[in-house]
Amino acid sequence: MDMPKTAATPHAGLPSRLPEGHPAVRSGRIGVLLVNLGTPEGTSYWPMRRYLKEFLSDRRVIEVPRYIWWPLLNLVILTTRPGRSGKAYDEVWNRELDESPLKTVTRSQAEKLAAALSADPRIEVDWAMRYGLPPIKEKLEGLAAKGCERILLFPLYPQYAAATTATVNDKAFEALMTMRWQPALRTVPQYCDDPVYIDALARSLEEHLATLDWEPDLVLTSYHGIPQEYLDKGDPYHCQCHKTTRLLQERLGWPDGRLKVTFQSRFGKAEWIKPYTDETVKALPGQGVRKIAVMMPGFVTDCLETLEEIAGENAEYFHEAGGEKFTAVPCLNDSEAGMTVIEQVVRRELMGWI
Ligand SMILES: C=CC1=C(C)c2cc3[nH]c(cc4nc(cc5[nH]c(cc1n2)c(C)c5CCC(=O)O)C(CCC(=O)O)=C4C)c(C)c3C=C
Ligand SMILES: [Fe+2]
Ligand SMILES: [Fe+2]
Repeated sequence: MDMPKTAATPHAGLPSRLPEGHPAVRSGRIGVLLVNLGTPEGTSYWPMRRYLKEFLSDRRVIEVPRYIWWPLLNLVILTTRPGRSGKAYDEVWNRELDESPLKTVTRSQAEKLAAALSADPRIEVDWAMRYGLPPIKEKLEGLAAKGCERILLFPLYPQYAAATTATVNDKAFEALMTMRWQPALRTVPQYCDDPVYIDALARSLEEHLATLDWEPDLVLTSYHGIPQEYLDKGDPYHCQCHKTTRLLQERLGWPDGRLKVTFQSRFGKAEWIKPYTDETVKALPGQGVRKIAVMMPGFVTDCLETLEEIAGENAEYFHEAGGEKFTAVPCLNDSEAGMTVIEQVVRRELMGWI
């Protein structure tokens, strides 16, 4: 490859048409960065504390004024919660790789996406976590160092919430603030009503139900909650969760009332969006609903909140209240259907770039 002999300084004497391979020619390389919530590095006190401290210090997650929150977090929550949450993580921990299931599956999603897009040599895929490791900044710098001038940032949340999607975007743009030569950054929006996503949910539910020798009286679609105050301030998350379930019901062709929206994983004493999953699960047997399935469409990846809280804790609540049959539907994870959703969303958002 012939390199020009001129260019002693970056823009001195460049010919008007640069030869292919010249460093100043656009590489045309494109990075895709999948970002999931995060995860502790271990289940013992200190790794749990480090993780929770980073997570719960995020102003997008906790909007309580700092002069109230700081002492509460540091003097109360971070002394008690690391132990309690560590025990819960212990129940779902991937012992083979010594990491949380969320990390294992997110990595696999990135690897499978890279394989699916490998026909285009311009595309580079990687993954990061909003809290804990690997950090977004390191991965953005890594993609830029590989020559990616354009990066698609994919916060792995089908429904937008300021506490999830926006905080991933904030962190990425914060990393760009330190770069002299920034890549162009495009962010993936919510895809709560994407037909490919709705179809994948419907198929995963139908396939899971087909493995049972019983039929549920009711299917709960349980989404992670947010404080009621955030909805009142205009967060669209609650509405988007309802939209996903409505479209899922239409796609399944089920009668009204066979799917129900609930919200799980409350944190703290304030009111969160209702109805609460745990209270619903405890009340259903008393209302004559003895067989239920729970699916969690808002979680792209199985994690503590789906495996321990729903498949573990809530199954127990249901049986204790007199329920007979309980099943938790696995998240889409890195299944074929799950990967089709991720790939389709990425291809659509890359339009104009590839
Ligand atoms: C899927 C969307 C999620 C929303 C919305 C969300 C809001 C939210 N979460 C907390 C507090 C905690 N969440 C925790 C775990 C956790 N949360 C999500 C997703 C959403 N959170 C996931 C995928 C996970 C699991 C991570 C894993 O490694 O498996 C935790 C940590 C665990 C614990 O100690 O209970 C906390 C704390 C708030 C306050 C909030 C809305 C403001
Ligand atoms: Fe959460
Ligand atoms: Fe939880």
